[in-house]
Amino acid sequence: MKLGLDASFLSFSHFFCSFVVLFLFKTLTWSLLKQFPGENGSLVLTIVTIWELFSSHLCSLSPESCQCPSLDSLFLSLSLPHTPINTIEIPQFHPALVFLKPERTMLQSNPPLLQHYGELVLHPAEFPALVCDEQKKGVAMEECQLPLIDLDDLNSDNERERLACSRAICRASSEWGFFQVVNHGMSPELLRRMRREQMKLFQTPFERKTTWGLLNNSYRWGTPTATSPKQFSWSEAFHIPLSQISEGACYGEYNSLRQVMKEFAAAMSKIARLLAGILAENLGNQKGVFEDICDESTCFLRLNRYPACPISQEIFGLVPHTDSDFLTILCQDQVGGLQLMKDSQWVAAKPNKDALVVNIGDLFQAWSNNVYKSVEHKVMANRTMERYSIAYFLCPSYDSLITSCREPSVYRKFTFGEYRSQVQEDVKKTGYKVGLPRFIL
Ligand SMILES: C=C1C[C@]23C[C@@]1(O)CC[C@H]2[C@@]12CC[C@H](O)[C@@](C)(C(=O)O1)[C@H]2[C@@H]3C(=O)O
Ligand SMILES: O=C(O)CCC(=O)C(=O)O
Ligand SMILES: [Fe+2]
Repeated sequence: MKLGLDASFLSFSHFFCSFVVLFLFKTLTWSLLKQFPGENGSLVLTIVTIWELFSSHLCSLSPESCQCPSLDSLFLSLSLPHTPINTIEIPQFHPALVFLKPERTMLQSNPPLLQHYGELVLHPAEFPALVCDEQKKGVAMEECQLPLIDLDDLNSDNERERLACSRAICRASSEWGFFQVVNHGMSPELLRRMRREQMKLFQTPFERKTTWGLLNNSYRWGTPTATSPKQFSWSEAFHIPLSQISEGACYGEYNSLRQVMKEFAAAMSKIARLLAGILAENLGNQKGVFEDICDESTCFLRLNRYPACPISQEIFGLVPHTDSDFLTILCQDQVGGLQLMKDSQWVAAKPNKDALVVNIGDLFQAWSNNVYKSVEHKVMANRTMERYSIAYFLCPSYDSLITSCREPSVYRKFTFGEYRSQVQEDVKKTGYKVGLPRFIL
């Protein structure tokens, strides 16, 4: 019995002493570091490392009572500056940092995604069930080949082949909302030039990307409206209105980029209009029905970059969403990560180096009265590789009225401008896009 008493007494006194010492150490550390708010990385590093040794030693002594202090809160209370890259070794053994990559971690990068994400992790408005069950269980995500359509068949001398190709496009747009096209007419050289310019553009210093109003002030990074990790996109993008693409003023040293983007957008536009015409004709409309309401000035080119995410591959590169347009043509690299909802399951779209991905947008789903589907999709971050993609959005003018081509209509009439405003209002208020359900009759 005596032994039992000593043991519990010892562990209590261990805990009590360690708590007092830890408290005093943290207070001293915190007040000392407040004098050097993150500017003197080595001082931060020294103290943090001592802190780690100390707290992990205490944790080893009395793990059940271990209140390992969160290093994150220490960093964030220091509000480490959003200044040029400041790389420090994150001790591998800190329990609170188990989700950070063991080797070097970029606390400050271009863009400073980790800093922003760290704040969300510490102060989420809601604790997310970040990943669906399959990913939780570490089950490899099922990878699927999207329906593959050879656009050369549309030029066949054989009418049956042409018809079969059109039907395949319409069937995929109804059943998948996604498909991929080969022999699309986009030259590999143009694709290479576009990728080169895209990579050069994103290498622009973060400060310049956020303050110079580049490409009609179209730069976006992370998710400013996010209030929890599951609303956060580990990516950056230029969402460029094509109406500005020809004006040299907003390009300066990016002149070569302007030229390539003009050629690239023209090629994407041609493919988008060809497909939209086939889809419209299939519903008994004129092929050119979209020509009037979707001209060059109303469409967008979205350049996406997904930096490698050292934290986890369970983080969204781009959060689940549907596209707010008629049709999207996507040019992606071979890294992978794009997933789409199919039969209430997420499936990974296997990249195909010769193909462009096509997906139906919200406006085509409304216009077709739900015949074609605007399907939810997302991008999962990659732990080691950065990823690039370019999306061309076939959009109408903001005053275009979106009406159903069939009666009774599922949705009320709305203009594209009204739709965009509603999406932005919902994202601002709730952190999520609602989209078409807002317009159901
Ligand atoms: C087609 C688009 C819809 C979207 C902007 C984008 O060009 C590509 C990403 C989409 C997304 C996903 C997360 C958010 O819901 C959203 C508001 C955003 O910022 O990017 C939507 C955009 C949207 O629907 O406006
Ligand atoms: O990068 C991708 O694969 C998808 C991008 C996307 O969904 C978008 O830009 O709307
Ligand atoms: Fe999208």
